[in-house]
Amino acid sequence: MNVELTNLSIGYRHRHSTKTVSENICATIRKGELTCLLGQNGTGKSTLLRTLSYFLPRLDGDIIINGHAIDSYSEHERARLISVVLTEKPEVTNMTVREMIAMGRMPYTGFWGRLKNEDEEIIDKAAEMVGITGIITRKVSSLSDGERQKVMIAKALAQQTPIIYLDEPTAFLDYPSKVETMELLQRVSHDTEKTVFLSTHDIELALQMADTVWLMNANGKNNMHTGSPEDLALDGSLESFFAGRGVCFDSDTGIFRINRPTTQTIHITGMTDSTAGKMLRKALRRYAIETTDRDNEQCGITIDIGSNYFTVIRPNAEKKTYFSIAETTRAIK
Ligand SMILES: Nc1ncnc2c1ncn2[C@@H]1O[C@H](COP(=O)(O)OP(=O)(O)OP(=O)(O)O)[C@@H](O)[C@H]1O
Repeated sequence: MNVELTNLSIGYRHRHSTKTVSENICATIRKGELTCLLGQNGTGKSTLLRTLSYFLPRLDGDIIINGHAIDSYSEHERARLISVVLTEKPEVTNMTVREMIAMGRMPYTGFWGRLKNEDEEIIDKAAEMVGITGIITRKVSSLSDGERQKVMIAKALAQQTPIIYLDEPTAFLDYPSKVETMELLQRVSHDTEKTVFLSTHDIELALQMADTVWLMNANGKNNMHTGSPEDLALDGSLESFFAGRGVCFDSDTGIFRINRPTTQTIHITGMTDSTAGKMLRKALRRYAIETTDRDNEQCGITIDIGSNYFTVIRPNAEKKTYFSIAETTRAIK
């Protein structure tokens, strides 16, 4: 199911004042896609997810689900449409993992409803998909942050809704688990046509896994840029995303890197495009040293890159050959 946001304004209404976090958001979260929402701390990602989940009233505009305004669905209907995984620790922690996942079946069984065999199977399948079968009898209160996060994802899967919203689902996870979780959510969206929308600070992972990326900038008004990661790279949106914050997007490598003013440029020759050449360039950037393969007299130093060596050539000095990047950079920096 597509979710369309039309002139959506989000924020907080207090008794005497209103804090607008973002205005005029116009975008569509598409079914069958993994959409990742990126933005600096405090830009309003959680506020948007809470608004989409109907936990927080919107300030203005509309949220249209499958062609119908979100308000036109009853609470019961919404529970069968949308599942939400938030970052807060669940309050009911005396439960076992299985009982927590079973809560995902509540829209079908009711709070005190008995689980049918079919529900039990769905719960087992959800636990298996997330890889937590081994901890299913443990108390949720005894779990690590990462384990608990996986349980909450399993609960959302057990809810079997066409739309899943997740607020920073990869936050507490180790790197392989982050990748696994993203792969799982991508698979869920692609294989079952679900609409999966999540916020994350794992930008590089999102750029590799997401079908569509939403970049939420800090200025509040018309501050959402959306598109495929590659389109956002091409139109300069990714580059300007961190502008002025010491990080820049390298469109050649497709990764973000720390942006420091270059202190020195070194001439490189030989196997400059080999993996060794790329790794050497990466290491030198750590010391704000850039490289060029054009012969430039101002460079002074040349490094000749071989298959397993690096030869440093300085004017009026003896050539020196090193056999590791660490030795080479130590000799240069
Ligand atoms: N209950 C509230 N009342 C007023 N302002 C709030 C409330 N909750 C959050 N805010 C403010 O709304 C803005 C957006 O907050 P939000 O938590 O949505 O950002 P975020 O992008 O999710 O940040 P982070 O990456 O740090 O999780 C922030 O300025 C925050 O201080």
